[in-house]
Amino acid sequence: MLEVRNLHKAYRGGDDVLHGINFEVQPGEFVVVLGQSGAGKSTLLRCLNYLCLPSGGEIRVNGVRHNPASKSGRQAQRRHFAMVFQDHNLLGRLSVLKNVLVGRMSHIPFWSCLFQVFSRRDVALALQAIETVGLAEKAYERADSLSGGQQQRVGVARALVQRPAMMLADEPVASLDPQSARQVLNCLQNACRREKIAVVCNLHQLDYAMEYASRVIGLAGGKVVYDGPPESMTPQVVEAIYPGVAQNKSASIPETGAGGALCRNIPLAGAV
Ligand SMILES: Nc1ncnc2c1ncn2[C@@H]1O[C@H](COP(=O)(O)OP(=O)(O)OP(=O)(O)O)[C@@H](O)[C@H]1O
Repeated sequence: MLEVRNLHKAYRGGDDVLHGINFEVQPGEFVVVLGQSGAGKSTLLRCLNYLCLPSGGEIRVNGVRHNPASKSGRQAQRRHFAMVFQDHNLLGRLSVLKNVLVGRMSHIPFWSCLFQVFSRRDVALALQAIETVGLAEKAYERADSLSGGQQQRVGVARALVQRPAMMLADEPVASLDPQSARQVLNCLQNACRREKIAVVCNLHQLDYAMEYASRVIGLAGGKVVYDGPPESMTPQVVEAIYPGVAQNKSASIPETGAGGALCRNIPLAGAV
């Protein structure tokens, strides 16, 4: 469904921060992108929906390449994707329901958004999405009265009502406690399993990747150094994704990460 071929990205004439990335994503896959800070994870995600314009290569969705250089091409590309941000980007003084309805904006006329007039169908879709993320009883409360984890689940509901083929989540649980983080990741996993939405999710937590990903893409220095199932990650793979971690325990894998377990339990195999 999504094909990324020889993707390059350089910012404002600088050096490439993505060096010829290749991968495909199929419906219902939960792909976690791992990598150290600066590896290029956010840039990769933002290139997929043309929030960042690729410097080279091509991205096809269902076999179609939309032209990133044209406004209509970028709009067409973005219709396939919904984004979940680290900081949720909710309108705090509006209700949960209205925040989720914002996700319908690309499907309804401008005046409808301006005057906050939504069809019964859109409201029903939004309420359904709110229920899906377990927040039915909060639908009419102000978004800023919710906890961080609940707000992030509203962000997932807002993405769901867009009826996307793919969801892009950029460190969606970075600021959440483990219980809230799992609730958010469960919502994303349910979207994959029940609705066959493909999720591409940047994470810093190796243990969450092991728990939730159907596939891991490891980035280092803007290159793919691993692409495969989480259970096939070896100590060498972890070392390739997080250079220096094997020698230096204070490197950027979180303390709760699965690196230790990997080093103990998993047989050796090569990284790509
Ligand atoms: N708007 C920008 N202009 C110039 N350089 C940028 C810009 N955004 C990112 N970069 C550079 O691109 C490289 C990759 O950054 P990116 O944010 O994609 O990495 P990341 O893996 O997502 O990091 P983190 O985990 O810290 O968010 C870094 O060297 C960064 O400084």
